[in-house]
Amino acid sequence: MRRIRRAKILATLGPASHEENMIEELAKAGADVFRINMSHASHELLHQTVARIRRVEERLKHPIGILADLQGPKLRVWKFAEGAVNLVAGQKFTLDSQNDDQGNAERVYLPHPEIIESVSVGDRLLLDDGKLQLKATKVGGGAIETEVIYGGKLSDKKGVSLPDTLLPTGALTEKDHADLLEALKAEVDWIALSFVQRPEDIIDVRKIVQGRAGVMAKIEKPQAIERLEEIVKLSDAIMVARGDLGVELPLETVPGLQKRMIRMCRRYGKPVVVATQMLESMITAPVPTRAEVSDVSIAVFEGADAVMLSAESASGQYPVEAVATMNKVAIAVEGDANYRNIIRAAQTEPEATAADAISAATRQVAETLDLAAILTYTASGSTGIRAARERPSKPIIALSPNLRTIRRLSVVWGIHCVQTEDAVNLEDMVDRACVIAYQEGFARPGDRIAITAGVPLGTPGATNMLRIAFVRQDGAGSS
Ligand SMILES: Nc1ncnc2c1ncn2[C@@H]1O[C@H](COP(=O)(O)OP(=O)(O)O)[C@@H](O)[C@H]1O
Ligand SMILES: C=C(OP(=O)(O)O)C(=O)O
Ligand SMILES: [K+]
Ligand SMILES: [Mg+2]
Repeated sequence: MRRIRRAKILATLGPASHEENMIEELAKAGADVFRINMSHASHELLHQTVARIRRVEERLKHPIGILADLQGPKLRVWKFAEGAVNLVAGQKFTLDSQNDDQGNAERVYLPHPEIIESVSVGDRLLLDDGKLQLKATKVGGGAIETEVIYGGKLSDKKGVSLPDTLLPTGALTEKDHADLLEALKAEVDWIALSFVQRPEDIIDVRKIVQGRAGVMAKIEKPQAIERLEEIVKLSDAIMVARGDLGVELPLETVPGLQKRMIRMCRRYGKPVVVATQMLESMITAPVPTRAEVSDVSIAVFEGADAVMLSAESASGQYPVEAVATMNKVAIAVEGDANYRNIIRAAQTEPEATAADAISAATRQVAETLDLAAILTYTASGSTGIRAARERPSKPIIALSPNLRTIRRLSVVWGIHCVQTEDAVNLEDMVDRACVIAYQEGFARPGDRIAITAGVPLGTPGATNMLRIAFVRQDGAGSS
């Protein structure tokens, strides 16, 4: 399966999509990575979903990334007897940490007794990414009584943000720790860490993960923005988590922050995902609004590695249509006459390492000589990411013997991954690259390709070679 799109698509799985046939439909429609939201998925569902995705991957013969998104210290209401209630402006509503009965239109269980005493009368409570707003009118006895300022539908386990309240929270909750170990056991490719506040949060998680998955920092707190550069450097990838970010900070600052994060990530060669409400209206409609199409387009024009669907694919009525829409929009932007200029203008100087310099040179050689593709041998994935950082107009094929590397790279802009054994010598390396470019439909006989590698092969991050090769009649190569 070959995609022409360069920006990647992440789709969250949930009740609307976690059956195997739907996972397959979503992958065929364009989903490159699936997100399992640990705020909602049990350990049993996690393992079941991972197994389903792996079977789909096997059938489609195309690597698929899996991201387990840890809940983090996010407050959520518990469940309602009817699954949801409708709150009306002016009514009273109580959040109660002592009574775990299912909720109704007067009250709901809030399973966070430790935070109740931090709330003061007058503090705002924002529910479901700020769609509903309550004001605390009385605090005590393990409960917060509120008045509804902006009402609406409130369903099971929706998030509660307290922008006026200073909360005593750590980075990894007990639940996160257990979920993290389980996700590593399930061999997911990426772990997303919610509500990162400090660089230490990433360091702590890395100690547990020990390279078994990539660590993606979700930027959704003002404290993380303050130390953004350190966090970017320590993480394997970043998510612009606009849902909570837009609750924690004034909404109108989010677009500027998105731009800043994308630029910084590109500079440091870290994949960056733009998330939340990208096609929100498609939860209930088969077509998006013009504003949503524009939002997805902006992220693609900005050079984001990936765009993400949340409720649209997890619990909406049109998951496949939502993925297909993102696919179409990204392809249209990438074909736009202005796209290359815009992407090129945001290019930053490569760092002063041989690997970065060779990646930059490879893009230039490939474009100047109109080569068919850039092939990079990559062990850890870092050479693949470097090639992508250059945002070349020519296809990038990453070759790795390591299935984990291949799956992890599915989140990275423009990378088509193929598993292959390490070449035994230079000639074999050239041949192998040409055969793969030919077989995967990227090059025809007579075409030329660029090959980069770290010689001797198998040394991570040591790219030191650029080669140009001819694809022969039989698909093999000659240099
Ligand atoms: N594994 C799951 N089980 C049940 N519901 C889920 C699951 N994953 C997602 N959902 C539903 O899809 C909605 C949107 O997904 P997502 O954006 O991941 O969650 P949230 O906005 O709650 O963080 C959730 O609010 C929830 O209703
Ligand atoms: C992606 C986000 O996190 P979650 O959906 O887990 O709240 C977000 O807040 O934008
Ligand atoms: K989450
Ligand atoms: Mg969030």
